[in-house]
Amino acid sequence: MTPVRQLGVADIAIIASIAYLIHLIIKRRRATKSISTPLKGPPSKSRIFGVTQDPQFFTDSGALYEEWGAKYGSVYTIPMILGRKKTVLLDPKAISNFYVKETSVYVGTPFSKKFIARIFGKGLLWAEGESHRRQRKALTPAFSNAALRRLTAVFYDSAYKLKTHWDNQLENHPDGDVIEVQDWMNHVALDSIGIAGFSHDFGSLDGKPSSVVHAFESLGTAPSTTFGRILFLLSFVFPWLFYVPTERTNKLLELRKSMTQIANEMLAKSRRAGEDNSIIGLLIKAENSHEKGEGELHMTAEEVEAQNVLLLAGYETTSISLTWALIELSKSPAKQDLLRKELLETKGGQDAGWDDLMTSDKSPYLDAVVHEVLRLHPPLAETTRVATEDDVLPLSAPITTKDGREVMSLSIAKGTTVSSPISCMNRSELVWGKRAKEFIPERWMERAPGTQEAEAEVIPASAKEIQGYRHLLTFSDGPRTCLGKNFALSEFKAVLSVLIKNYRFEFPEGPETKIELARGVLPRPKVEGAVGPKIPLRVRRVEED
Ligand code: HEM
Repeated sequence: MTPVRQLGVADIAIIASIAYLIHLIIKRRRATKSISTPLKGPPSKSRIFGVTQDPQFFTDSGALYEEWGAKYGSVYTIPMILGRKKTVLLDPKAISNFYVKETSVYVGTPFSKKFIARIFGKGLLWAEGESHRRQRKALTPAFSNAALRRLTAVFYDSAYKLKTHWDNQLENHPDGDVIEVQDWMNHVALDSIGIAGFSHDFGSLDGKPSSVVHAFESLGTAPSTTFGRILFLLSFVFPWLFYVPTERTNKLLELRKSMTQIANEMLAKSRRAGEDNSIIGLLIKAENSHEKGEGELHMTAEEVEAQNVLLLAGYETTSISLTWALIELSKSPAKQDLLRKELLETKGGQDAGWDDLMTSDKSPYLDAVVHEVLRLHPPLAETTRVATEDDVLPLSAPITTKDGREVMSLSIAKGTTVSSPISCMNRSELVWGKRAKEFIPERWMERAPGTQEAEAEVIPASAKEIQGYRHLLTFSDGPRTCLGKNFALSEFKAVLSVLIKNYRFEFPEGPETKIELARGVLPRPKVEGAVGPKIPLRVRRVEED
């Protein structure tokens, strides 16, 4: 017999986990069997991993969810790791009711809670219920229109800093030069959130090395071992396995260390300087509100420090979206030209102010391109939650249960994992029509670009059933809907318009260049086969034409 001594701590942890799991499964099955609506769904591919072993599950789950939807209906169940199940909602009414009940009935999974608490701390993204409501209320003024209007200049400053660097590089290259654009979008997004949110200039556009960027980037290139992958999957069931050191968790901890260090420095500076209106200023105000008798908004020092998660929220998502915009526009040169024409003709090519950026009237094609990118490439692919109590979700259309009954509502037992598959709903042909997978900004416009004629591609009635900002789930919905949506939209539009007015973008190997997803904190695009999340584009100055 192999002596126990030869097993590593991690092996013992896994064995113990499996035994504990069997106990839990039996307990859960007994508790929940009778309450949940029995649902159809794909068979398990593996007793241990369920459907999660399919590599597509972690790269393009949206397409898989859509395929299963076509086979099993608008609500189904999928087998996950170690016999766990997940209920997937493709029904618009069920989805909007699910989001409305976020932070009360539906809360973060034990895995995501552990992950967020360990990497970022117990801030807004971690909180539920009353604590979430209180933290969100304290932060909301930082995202008001009045506050954001002042920030437009920050976004333009970042975009023009980038322009100075690119102009220098391109000075002796009339035919343009190849530039790795994803890195630059990271720099723009990081410096912008640093200044706008925390009154801190990371200086990454000026080449200042940042431990935060380094930590984020190294996550995107970390080769994960089989052991690491298995542990990662198991930690969905046994969140405490997240504490077993692997290459990836070590890198995540490095990220936490750098973020905490920077956030603490910023906080200390801000506490010394007194009140300011940036996010960090409001946090400090909330921290001190007890003393002023405004206890309702009070945040503990731990909560204040945990809001460094805003760095992640404001940095990763926006830089990924800007990168996707450059990819889509390089794949469709005619659409890139249309956008440039509109931007150069609007107000004589002047940069738009906040009010013009926030409407679709002034630059309808810019607005359309931005929303089409957000539709096709939502940085967060799904919302997964656990029901804290038995619940009933109404459905837009009846479904046939596993036992052949037709039902108009869905019973969810306490403890059930439920998912709203954002990328699937945003790209589903059933929802968005036959050309759902194509990049067609025109679908967002009433008139065909540059004409008075009605646009042929329109948003179908099936998409209009989706509640949420512009029928997209990209910013989620309900009490947890993205607090930084308008921050993100104005930054996205301001930066993209400066780039497109000044440069032409194309893939060195042509518009058919294949793009795949690299694993980072969030999935990032990369040229197929490239090491790390790299998007090298040929960039040419517009004035060279
Ligand atoms: C294209 C850019 C962005 C997208 C697609 C996006 C998307 C999302 C999504 C889907 C959520 C819900 C997450 C969840 O429930 O687990 C969220 C939450 C959040 N986002 Fe964004 N986001 C973007 C940019 C930003 C920016 C720039 C900021 C801040 C400067 C920000 C701040 C937040 C915050 C604070 C939350 C937490 C809200 C809560 O829990 O109540 N986001 N975002």
